[in-house]
Amino acid sequence: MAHLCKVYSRAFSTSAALKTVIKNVTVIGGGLMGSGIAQVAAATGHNVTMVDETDEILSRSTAAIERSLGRIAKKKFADSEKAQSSYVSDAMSRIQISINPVAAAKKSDLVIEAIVENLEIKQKFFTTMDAAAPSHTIFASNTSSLSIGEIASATKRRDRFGGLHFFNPVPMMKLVEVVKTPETSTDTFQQLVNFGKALGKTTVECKDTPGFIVNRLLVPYMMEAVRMLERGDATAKDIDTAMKLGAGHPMGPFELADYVGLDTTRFIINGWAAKFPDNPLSNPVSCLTN
Ligand SMILES: CCCCCCCCCCCCCC(=O)CC(=O)SCCNC(=O)CCNC(=O)[C@H](O)C(C)(C)COP(=O)(O)OP(=O)(O)OC[C@H]1O[C@@H](n2cnc3c(N)ncnc32)[C@H](O)[C@@H]1OP(=O)(O)O
Ligand SMILES: NC(=O)C1=CN([C@@H]2O[C@H](COP(=O)(O)OP(=O)(O)OC[C@H]3O[C@@H](n4cnc5c(N)ncnc54)[C@H](O)[C@@H]3O)[C@@H](O)[C@H]2O)C=CC1
Repeated sequence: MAHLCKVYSRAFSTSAALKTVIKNVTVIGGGLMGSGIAQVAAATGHNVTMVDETDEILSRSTAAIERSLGRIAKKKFADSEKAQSSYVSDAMSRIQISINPVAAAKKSDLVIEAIVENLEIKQKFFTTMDAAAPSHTIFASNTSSLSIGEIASATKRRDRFGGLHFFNPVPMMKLVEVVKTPETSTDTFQQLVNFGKALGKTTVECKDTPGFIVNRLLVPYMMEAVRMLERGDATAKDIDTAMKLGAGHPMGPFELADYVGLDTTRFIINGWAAKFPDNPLSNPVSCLTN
């Protein structure tokens, strides 16, 4: 496993290392992850355009961002309602919404995709964006389980393409996995690392392998939980309780799967089962495949 991923927690000692040329960010997909990424990017001073398919979805996304910022502001500025209000309004002022990804791409230094976990849909999307975005624009996918290289293969900017894998909920989880393919340029990779740090995240570096670091370990664990349930070894509730109290996890596997979204969960499992049919770790589990 060691050869698959090199893990660095890069501690940049010089302020220069934290400077990033990424200022204007387009986040495609205002769902669970995209809204969180947009929020954290805006709260850390970036100009953000959040794109989704309808104004109704974007209205829900914006409301979710505002609620989340309010929860954070209450803790950050417990003694000052004025400071709380300024924190929220300042971040919100940096988020534009749009249903036009092409127009958004034209003014972006970075486009982060967080749409449905489907390779063909992501590839089709990036092919369109590749034709519209300026040549300097970096593309990144927040995919959980797909190959960054396969997504990037739909574009002509494979050197300016990487993975930025955030964790749910983005405002709370400190990690971002920065993924490079063999074709990701060193400058692109460094800019993605700098961007992750500019968002206040701890970055780890990983090669473009299935599940990167966390999901490569998390998915088999969670699938084993389903097999345990299907064998009748224990109830879902007790499995969750056991992993919280016995392993110190904040959520058990079933609670977490629900939190992630059973749609995304199913996309991941089915994708890996189809791609790696002989790997016992990705064998489908009956309750999620039929
Ligand atoms: C088993 C079924 C089949 C499985 C098969 C295979 C599965 C494949 C799936 C693979 C997963 C793919 C997903 C992925 O790519 C990678 C991931 O993201 S994995 C998920 C990683 N995340 C976690 O593990 C989350 C674990 N949970 C937690 O860390 C906490 O529970 C959480 C932070 C979510 C909530 O904190 P908690 O203390 O538990 O409770 P509260 O809700 O009261 O929150 C406390 C406090 O924290 C602040 N806060 C919480 N959420 C937010 C938010 N969204 N925004 C802002 N602030 C938030 C807040 O201050 C809360 O206090 P309040 O007083 O309530 O405001
Ligand atoms: N849910 C989770 O815990 C995590 C998910 N991810 C990954 O992030 C991506 C998004 O996942 P979620 O946010 O959970 O999904 P989601 O379903 O909550 O959000 C996806 C959003 O993308 C929008 N969308 C779909 N196609 C689009 C298009 N062509 N143009 C614009 N918007 C489009 C949808 O309307 C929806 O609002 C997936 O690749 C997933 O694997 C990564 C880490 C954690």
